[in-house]
Amino acid sequence: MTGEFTAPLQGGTALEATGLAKRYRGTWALRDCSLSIPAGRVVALVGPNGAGKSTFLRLAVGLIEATQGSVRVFGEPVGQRAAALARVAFLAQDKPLYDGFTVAEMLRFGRRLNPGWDDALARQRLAELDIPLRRKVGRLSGGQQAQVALTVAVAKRPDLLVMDEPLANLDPVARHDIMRSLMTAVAETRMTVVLSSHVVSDLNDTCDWLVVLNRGQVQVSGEIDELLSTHHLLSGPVGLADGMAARTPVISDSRTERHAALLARTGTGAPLLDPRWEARGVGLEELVLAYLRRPDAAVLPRPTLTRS
Ligand SMILES: Nc1ncnc2c1ncn2[C@@H]1O[C@H](COP(=O)(O)OP(=O)(O)OP(=O)(O)O)[C@@H](O)[C@H]1O
Repeated sequence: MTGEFTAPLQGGTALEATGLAKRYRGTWALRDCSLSIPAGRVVALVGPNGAGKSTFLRLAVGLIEATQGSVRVFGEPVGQRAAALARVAFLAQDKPLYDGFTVAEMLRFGRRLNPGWDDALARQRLAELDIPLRRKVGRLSGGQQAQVALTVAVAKRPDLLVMDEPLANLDPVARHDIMRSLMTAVAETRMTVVLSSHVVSDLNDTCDWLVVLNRGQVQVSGEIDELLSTHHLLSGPVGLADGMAARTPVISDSRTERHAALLARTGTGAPLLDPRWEARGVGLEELVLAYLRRPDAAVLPRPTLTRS
C-alpha cells in the first residue's frame, strides 16, 4: 500500500488518523486531520473551545462515525472489531459514574462489563488514595470522583486510555494528584494515554507528546522535548527583525519601536545568531499559545511512505 503512515518507533503506532473529518449538519468540527501517535506516549491534546478535541477523541474511540477519512487504533479500523475496542478505555468529559452507587458497587459494575478487569489494581489504587469503598460516589469530593473514574478506566487494563478533560473543574491540588496517579498507572501498565485539557501548565511534567488542534485542524503533532528544543524566543533590534523572519519560520512576532521578540522555529542546536540577537528556550505553554494565535502556522512531521 502507498500513502500509509508507518510506525515511527519500534513500539508501533497507537493511534493513526488519515484525512479524518467530521461534519455536524452544516459545521465541520474536524477537517483533514492526519496524525500518527506512537505507542507508549502520554499525549496532550490541546486547543481552544470548539477546536474539535472532543470530536477527535470520540472518533478515536468509535463513539461517532467519521464523515470522511479513517482512524486506526493499534492498526485496526476503529469501530469494526470488538477485540480492538476492548483495548481502549474512554473517560468522557462528564465522568461516567453513578452518584447512587457506592465505590464498591462501581467496581463490581466495572468487573461485570470488562473481561480484562483488574480488581486488585482497582482496590489497591483506592486504598492508597484513602477512598472508602462503602462511600456513595455522590458523597465524594470532585477530586475523589475523578480518581474513582480514573481507577475504573485503568482497571480495564486498556492499551489506550483516552480522557476528555479529566482535569476540568478540579482545584490545583486535585489536578496535581490526578496527574500523579496517572503517571503511576502509566508506569505500571505502559499504556498509551491521550488526554485533552485547557490547562497546559498541568501537562508539562506528565505528557511527552503534543497535539494542538485549532479550528478543526491539526496544527502541531510531535514529541514535546523535540518541539521545545527546536523553538526559541529571539530578542533583538527591531530593524533586524524582517531579515530574521525571512530566514527563520516565525510563529509569533511582537515588536516595539526599538525591540523585536520573535518566537521562531530555529531547528535543532543553538540558533546561529548575529550577536545583537539573544536566544532563550521556550516553555510548553508559551509554545502552544504562540501556535494558537497563528492558525496558519503548523509543525507536523511528514508521514513516512511505505512501499508496496
Ligand atoms: N453533536 C453536535 N452537533 C452539532 N455540532 C457539534 C456537536 N458536537 C460538537 N459540535 C460542534 O463542533 C465543533 C467542535 O466541538 P468539540 O466539542 O469537538 O470541540 P472541543 O475542542 O472539544 O471544545 P471544548 O474545549 O469547548 O470542549 C464546535 O463548533 C461544536 O459546536
